[in-house]
Amino acid sequence: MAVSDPYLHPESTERVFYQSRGGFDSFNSIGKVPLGLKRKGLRIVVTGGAGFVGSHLVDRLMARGDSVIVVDNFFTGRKENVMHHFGNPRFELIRHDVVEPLLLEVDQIYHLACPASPVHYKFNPVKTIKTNVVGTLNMLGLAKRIGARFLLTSTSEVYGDPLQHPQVETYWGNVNPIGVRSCYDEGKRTAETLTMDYHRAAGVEVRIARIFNTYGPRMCIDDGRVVSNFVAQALRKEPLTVYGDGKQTRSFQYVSDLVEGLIRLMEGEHVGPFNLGNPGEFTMLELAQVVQEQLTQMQR
Ligand SMILES: O=c1ccn([C@@H]2O[C@H](COP(=O)(O)OP(=O)(O)O[C@H]3OC[C@@H](O)[C@H](O)[C@H]3O)[C@@H](O)[C@H]2O)c(=O)[nH]1
Repeated sequence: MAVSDPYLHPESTERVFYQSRGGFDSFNSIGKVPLGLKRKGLRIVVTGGAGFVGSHLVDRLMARGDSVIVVDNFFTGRKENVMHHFGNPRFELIRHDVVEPLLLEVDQIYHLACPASPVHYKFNPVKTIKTNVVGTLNMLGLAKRIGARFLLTSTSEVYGDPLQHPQVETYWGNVNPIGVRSCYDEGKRTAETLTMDYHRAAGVEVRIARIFNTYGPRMCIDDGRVVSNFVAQALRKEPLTVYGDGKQTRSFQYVSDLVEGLIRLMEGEHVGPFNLGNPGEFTMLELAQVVQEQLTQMQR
């Protein structure tokens, strides 16, 4: 990915001297402030920002000096994930469900809001597809209205039950439109369609990330995805629940790598879709073995 990335390095300077914004803070006692010496923070909304991935993204954006508005309905997100930013004037938290419209003034929109674990998104499938379709429509409408750049977090599940390995972005997938996962797979596929249509028809600046299985701190213990399930079961000394024959494969990425990928994608020129994951694949049996071995080593 060709990435121009001034924002990942807050200390980097753009040499624009004595540029007046005409505002209250443009002057000091000896004249104009050299604004170009300091990177100007962006205003960013993160939908789903109190969730597992969202809250790590928020941490990175806050750390580089941006002003962040988190929008979350707390279905799977938790206040505890972002409460360390409470009291910071650059941070705001709004309890809001993206299926309802929202008006905000921001420069960038990271749209993460949607339950991502199969256990959670199958809990209320109609709500899941509504979140992906109506929620994405609302946030794209906002991006168009205010001229913000919009990043959609899509999923590796748009490839369905893939007939190609590994899946490249040009592969169109093999998706069942009426299966129990369709609320999520087809919801995200429609969200991608909407994103590209707003880009082509309305000129909205968009980015699409297809996220593969991700793990790390702040995953709920009851998340239901395989890494947290196996770790929780091993800690409780319970048998690991390997589904099927365990020969199905997945790749697993650490959450900080994903967050770095999301920020680079947002700041770069590549519209996407762009796969974000780990190229190394494991079978679930191999994963179960790795988890057991690690736990045994730690307990020695
Ligand atoms: O306890 C378990 C849980 C899961 N599994 C298996 O492990 C594999 C991975 O399942 P997970 O539930 O972790 O999730 P998936 O990889 O299917 O999808 C996940 O990764 C891609 C993301 O975009 C999706 O949002 C996310 O749900 C599946 O084959 C599943 O059957 C087990 O063997 N045991």
